[in-house]
Amino acid sequence: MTDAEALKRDAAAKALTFVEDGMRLGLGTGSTAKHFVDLLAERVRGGLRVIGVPTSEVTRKQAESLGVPLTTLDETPELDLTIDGADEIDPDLNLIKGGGGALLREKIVAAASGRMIVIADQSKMVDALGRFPLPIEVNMFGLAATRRAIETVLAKAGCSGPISVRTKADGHVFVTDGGHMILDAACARIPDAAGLASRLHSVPGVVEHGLFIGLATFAIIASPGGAEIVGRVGH
Ligand SMILES: O=C(CO)[C@H](O)[C@H](O)COP(=O)(O)O
Repeated sequence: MTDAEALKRDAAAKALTFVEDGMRLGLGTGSTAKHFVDLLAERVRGGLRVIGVPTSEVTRKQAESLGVPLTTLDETPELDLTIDGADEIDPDLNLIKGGGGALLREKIVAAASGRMIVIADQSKMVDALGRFPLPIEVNMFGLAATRRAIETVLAKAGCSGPISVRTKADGHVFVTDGGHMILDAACARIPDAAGLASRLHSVPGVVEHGLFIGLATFAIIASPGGAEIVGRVGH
């Protein structure tokens, strides 16, 4: 395992200490969340009773193959705890998510959870969000018009870098689990993440965006010195 993967696994292992018997869990998506599901499955094999809602088809397949019992938000609309990764984490624990394209389900699941623990290595901590291109999930209908409206909103919010349609390694357009496309907006720095989050929601055609404002309860950040709990600055 590379050093980076070992750090992700350290964060995932610490998050597992917050999981209690009987919990209803949101299971995140991405390479860090994958470690968590692996470790959770070991505990399940050892007798831990939990039930999980996966945030993507990838996570669903992983959890299913490892024998982690799964449910849906339709059957279980309230969850105790979601554990998920992030692409960027600011000092107020606002996040950019969606690098893996699962932001819509990730946000629905996090919002249905009493608590959300973000797990990451130290490279994800930033002073201000925006260096990681902001994923914006859009309906395929009217793409050009939606894109222009998003450009206007971004420019008014002081973030007017280029926007690109996400593609896969084979060059084909990336399609989300919900059947939508993703626009990645290179913002460089987002001066007011909460303001931009609500303005983006006002654009018809925007299904969801990767700004997670006020959803994280705390973060577990792994560095070579160990995995530490990070709360909101001032809390
Ligand atoms: O938001 C996500 C997927 O949509 C991931 O949590 C995010 O991209 C972090 O992934 P990784 O743990 O692989 O760095």
